[in-house]
Amino acid sequence: MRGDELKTMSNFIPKNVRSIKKNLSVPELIEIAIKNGEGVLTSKGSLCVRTGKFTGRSPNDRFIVYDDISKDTVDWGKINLPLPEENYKIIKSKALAYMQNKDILEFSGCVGSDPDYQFNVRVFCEYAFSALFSKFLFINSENKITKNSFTMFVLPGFSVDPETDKTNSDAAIILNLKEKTIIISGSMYCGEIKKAIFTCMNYFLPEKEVLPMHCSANIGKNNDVALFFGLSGTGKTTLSNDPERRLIGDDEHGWSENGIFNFEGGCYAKCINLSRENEPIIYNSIKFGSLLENVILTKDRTPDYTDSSITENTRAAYPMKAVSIAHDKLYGPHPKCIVFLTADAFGVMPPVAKLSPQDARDYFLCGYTSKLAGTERGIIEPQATFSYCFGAPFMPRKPIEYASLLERKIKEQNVRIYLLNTGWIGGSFGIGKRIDIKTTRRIVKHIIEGTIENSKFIKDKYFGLTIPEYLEGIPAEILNPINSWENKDEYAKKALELAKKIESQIKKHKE
Ligand SMILES: Nc1ncnc2c1ncn2[C@@H]1O[C@H](COP(=O)(O)OP(=O)(O)O)[C@@H](O)[C@H]1O
Ligand SMILES: C=C(OP(=O)(O)O)C(=O)O
Repeated sequence: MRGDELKTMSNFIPKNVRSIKKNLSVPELIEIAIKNGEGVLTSKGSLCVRTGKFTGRSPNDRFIVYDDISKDTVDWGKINLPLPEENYKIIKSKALAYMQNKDILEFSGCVGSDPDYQFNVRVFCEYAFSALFSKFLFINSENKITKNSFTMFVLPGFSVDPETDKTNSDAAIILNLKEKTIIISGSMYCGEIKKAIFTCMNYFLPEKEVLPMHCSANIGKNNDVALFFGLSGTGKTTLSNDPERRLIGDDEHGWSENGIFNFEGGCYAKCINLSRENEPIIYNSIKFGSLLENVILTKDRTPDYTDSSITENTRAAYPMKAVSIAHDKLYGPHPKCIVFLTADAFGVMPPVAKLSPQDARDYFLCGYTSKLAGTERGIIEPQATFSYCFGAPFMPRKPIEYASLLERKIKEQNVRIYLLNTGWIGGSFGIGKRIDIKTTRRIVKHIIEGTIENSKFIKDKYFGLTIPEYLEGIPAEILNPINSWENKDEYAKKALELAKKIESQIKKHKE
């Protein structure tokens, strides 16, 4: 490393703190968390914490400090609020001052399992549970500090001042792309930690021709990789945890010329209504030493996953090694099939459709789906949204950049692509019902095994989608959604309205 780079990095080492304890073990971190009153131990030996008023991501409090290049490349929509460098500098000095005389827990590891596209991560935490989360979600291999290092300060107790700091509240999640530094102030929600680093990866990787993806990935016996793209709550974790396949990762991946690779080293699963019967793999992954967030415990400290009294967005964080079906590597070859998960709150989309590479690019650009309750603050019921790349809040570049990379890779690797509706059927939210997981899983099996290709396909009249006429084990009336609506005129009206919106979204991003 060059001397001047080292100098820049050393500016980021917090000074005058009382102590920095680095890379403590899981029991050590849990012991500190309990001693400091951050959480309690469950009957199974997991640490259970409450995160106060921040039980989900806070999109209005996310800021990006741009560098010279990002000024042109970043999509400055509402979701990427620009923060001038002057304000950032003041906030950073206040954050460093806040850490004075505190005992800080450091996690040092990396993100990205492909050594060619790996970044080091150093996380300085005020709370032991944030360090535990970082230990589970990032990769535990310590490398030298290089230019490719992100430094993050997780300081939930530090408040910014909306008036002088030009933030929207006393919480702020600030990503400085130039310094590769992240400051999390005000929020205890662990999801901010992983999604902040994800956003940085999504900024830096496309210039290396690597497509960053908000998707889960699993691999079959024949080394066939399947990817599931989707916004939070649409089924990435649920559907990739398939007992017949091995899990590579459940949320964030890259696609390079070498194949696909997980960014993370663990999972952050939703656990509302989690049961051993319905989701045994996720259920059994939560064991001694895992981290539970906002889960209610019974008197004997057993998790009650049915209780949403704090939030719908209850979570469990655990390392990949806790997952019985984990693949032995965090990477795999180029995918054979890709599934775009959409949770259609209007109930007009077919449960499954086949997409050409061009259709895939277009649907990726429009990202029609729903925000489901909990993950974002303020969302209490499904809300239809257009989230390009099925993860707009985390994709700082212009959407067309990601979409063109995807289209190119799909064509090069001859990948099969499908749109899968894990949302409502037979009517919109409130009238129809969410398609049941068993049916969705059966459709996924047809996709992965390729049996869907034996079906006769028809073009639907409203979206121009290519849908199968028959799939073994799936009730025929749900495959073409109009058949499951009682009021056909109402269906036609709603479907046409949505088709128009989709078209205009695609056009907007192509311009
Ligand atoms: N048909 C369905 N397909 C997938 N998930 C479903 C379906 N119906 C209900 N769900 C529920 O929706 C949630 C999906 O969450 P999850 O898999 O964690 O999403 P993600 O990983 O994309 O954030 C789970 O709680 C799951 O039980
Ligand atoms: C943690 C999040 O999402 P996911 O459910 O996709 O993990 C998030 O969006 O904050």
